[in-house]
Amino acid sequence: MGRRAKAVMDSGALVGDEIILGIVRERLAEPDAARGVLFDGFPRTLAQAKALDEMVAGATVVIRAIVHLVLADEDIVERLSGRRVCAQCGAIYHVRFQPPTRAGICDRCGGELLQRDDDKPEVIRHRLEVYRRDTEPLIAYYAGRPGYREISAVGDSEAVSMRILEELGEAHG
Ligand SMILES: Nc1ncnc2c1ncn2[C@@H]1O[C@H](COP(=O)(O)OP(=O)(O)O)[C@@H](O)[C@H]1O
Ligand SMILES: [Zn+2]
Repeated sequence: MGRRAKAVMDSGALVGDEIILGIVRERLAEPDAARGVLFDGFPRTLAQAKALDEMVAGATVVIRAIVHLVLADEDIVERLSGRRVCAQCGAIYHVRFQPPTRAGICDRCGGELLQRDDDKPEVIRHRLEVYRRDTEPLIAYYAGRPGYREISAVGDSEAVSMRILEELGEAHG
């Protein structure tokens, strides 16, 4: 990822649509994408969603499911602000929900645990504003479609994964 994109991400803003769409198009062109794909964090703007619809319209693929994970702002802030990432191996911890054995030290490799710049409180607030303005409109864009689902993101990652799998299994066997 370029230095400019990193600066944008650290500030809590979104990377430009053309950059994101370029990354997505490139990845979709790889052979393994033919087996199906799961996007996490894409699309995040109306322009991205419309571009995705155009890609789908020109290909023999369908959007099978659209998952809207719902969580209160206060829980989002708690999860993000407590997240710590190992500078050496990338392992992810949480100061409250998944603390390392020794504070600030990675259990796996002994590396130093750091906070992402965009997980600092003032940046989290900005990310939520950007979400309200640029991403929340996607709910109305997708809500009437087959496969659209709202799923509660309350609980630990295992509980949420189970909930998502159950929801998807129910509709697609
Ligand atoms: N679809 C997207 N459109 C624009 N920017 C994006 C998109 N996905 C990720 N980004 C950029 O990357 C940053 C980190 O993405 P995020 O999904 O929060 O990471 P993670 O999944 O690691 O928590 C975002 O704040 C944004 O700057
Ligand atoms: Zn580590």
